[in-house]
Amino acid sequence: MSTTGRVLVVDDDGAIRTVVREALRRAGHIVETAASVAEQRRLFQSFEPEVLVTDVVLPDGNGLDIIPEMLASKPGLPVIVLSAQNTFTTALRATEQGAFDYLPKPFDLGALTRAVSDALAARAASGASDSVGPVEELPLIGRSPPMQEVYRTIARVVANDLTVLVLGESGTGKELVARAIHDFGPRAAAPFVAVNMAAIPRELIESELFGHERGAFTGAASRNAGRFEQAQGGTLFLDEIGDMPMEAQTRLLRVLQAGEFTTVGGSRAIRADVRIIAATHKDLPRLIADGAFREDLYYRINVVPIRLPSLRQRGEDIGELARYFLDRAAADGLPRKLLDAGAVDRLMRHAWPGNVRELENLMRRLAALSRDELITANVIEQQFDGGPQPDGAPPVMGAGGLAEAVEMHLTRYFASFGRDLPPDGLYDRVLAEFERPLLQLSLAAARGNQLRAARLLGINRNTLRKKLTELQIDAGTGRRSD
Ligand SMILES: Nc1ncnc2c1ncn2[C@@H]1O[C@H](COP(=O)(O)OP(=O)(O)OP(=O)(O)O)[C@@H](O)[C@H]1O
Repeated sequence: MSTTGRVLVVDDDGAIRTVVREALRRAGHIVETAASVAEQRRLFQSFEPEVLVTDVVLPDGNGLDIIPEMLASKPGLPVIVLSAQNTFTTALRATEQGAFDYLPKPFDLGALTRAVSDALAARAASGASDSVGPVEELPLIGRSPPMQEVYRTIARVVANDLTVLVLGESGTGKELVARAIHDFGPRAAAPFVAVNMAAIPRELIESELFGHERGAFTGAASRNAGRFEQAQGGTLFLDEIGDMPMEAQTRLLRVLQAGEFTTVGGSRAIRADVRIIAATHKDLPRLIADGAFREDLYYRINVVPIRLPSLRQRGEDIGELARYFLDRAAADGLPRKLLDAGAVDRLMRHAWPGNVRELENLMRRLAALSRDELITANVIEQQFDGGPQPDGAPPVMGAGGLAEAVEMHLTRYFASFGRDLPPDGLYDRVLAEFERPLLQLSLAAARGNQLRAARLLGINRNTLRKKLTELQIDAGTGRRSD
C-alpha cells in the first residue's frame, strides 16, 4: 500500500505553499502548487493529483465549494481542507462536501504529512466515503486547539457507524458531542436514546437496556421495550459506562459481539441496529487494572476515542462560551446581560471543576439575578466567594459544591425515568446508594488510612469499621471485597 503520491496544494499564501511543498517533498511526495481555483482546475487535468490539499478562502472562489466538482471528475480523491475559520461548521461543511480530512490553521507540518499519507493509504485500501446530512444550527462552541481536534474527529466519524468513546471530566460536553455525531449522521431521523448507567439501580440495568417480558420478574406487569429497542435504527448513548456493574458489562459485550439481544424473560433474538456511543469521566484502564471493568468490553467500545478537554485546558473559549450562554438565557426570556473584559478575565482565572456545565449555570444565574446589565469582575468574584449574592440568591456552589453535586445526581436519576416514577422505597435506597461511594471515596482520599477517613467523614473509627464490614468494602482499597 503506497503512502507516497502526487499531491496538489492550493493556497493563496505563497509562504504556506512553499513550506508545505518542501515538507511534502521531503516525505517523498510529488508536489504541485496552485494559488487560485482557476490554477487548481488547470493543474487538476494535467497533474492528476492523488491527494488534494486546499485552503478554504481563495481569491477567486471557495475551496470547499469546488470539492464536489473535483470528486465528480475523480471519485474517491482524498481532499484535505486547511482552514483558518476554525469552527465546527467548517469541519462539518468540509466533510459534507466529501473532504477526507480537515486541518485547522495554523497547522503542524507533521500533522499535514501524516494526513496526506493516511489519505493515500485509505485511498489504496478502499473507495470514497459516504456523505453526511445537512449542517444545521451548531451545538458546539469553542475554537481552541483541543476543540479543533474534537471537531476533526467528529467530522470523520459522523458518516460511519464506528463505536465512539467520549472521554472527559463531568460537564465537558460529552453528551452534546454524542448528540452532534447522531444529528449530523445518516441516523439523524431515527431516535437518539441516552441512558445513564450511574443512575439506574444495578438490579434494573438489564431490563432497562434490553427490556423485559410480562411476568419476567415481580412487578413486571407488562412487556417493556428496553433502550436498545427504543433506539432501533438510531443511536444509543451509554453515559457513565465506567459505572456499569460487571454482570451487565458481560451481557452488553455479548450483545455488541452478536449484534442482537433478548429481553429479560424472553427467548426471541432481536437484531440490534444501533450505533453505540459510550462516555465516561472515569479512567477505564485504571478500572480494568482494579478489576472493575472488562478489558474486552473496553476494546469493543474504544474504537474511536474522543477526548474532551476540561474547561481549564481551553481557557481561550471561556469568553465565547459565557457570552453564548448569556445570549441563550436572553433568548429564553431572561434579561439580556453583557460581560465586560474584566469579567471575562476573572472567569478565565477560575478552575471550573464543573467545567462547561458550571459556566452555563453561573451565566444563567447571573442573567436571572444580577441587577445591572453589565456584569463586572466584581460581580463574578462575589459568586466565586460564595459571598453576597445578587439579590440574595444562594451561592452557585453551596457547601463546597456538595449540595449541587447531590442535587445534580438526583435530578439526573429522576430525569432518567422520563414521565415515569422511580420505583418506591426511594428514601432508604438513596441513602444506601450514597453510603457506599461516600465510604469508598473517603477511604481512597485518605489513602486507605481508616482513622483519617473516619475523621474526614466525621464518624468514629469503630462505626466506620462496622460499616465497611456491613457493606463488604475492602478497607485497604475501598473496593467491594467480594
Ligand atoms: N462546547 C460546548 N458548547 C456549548 N455548550 C456546551 C459545550 N460543552 C458543553 N456544553 C453545555 O454544558 C452542559 C454540560 O454538557 P454535557 O451534559 O454534554 O456534559 P457531560 O460531559 O456529558 O457531563 P456529565 O459527565 O456530567 O454527564 C450542557 O448543558 C451542554 O449543553
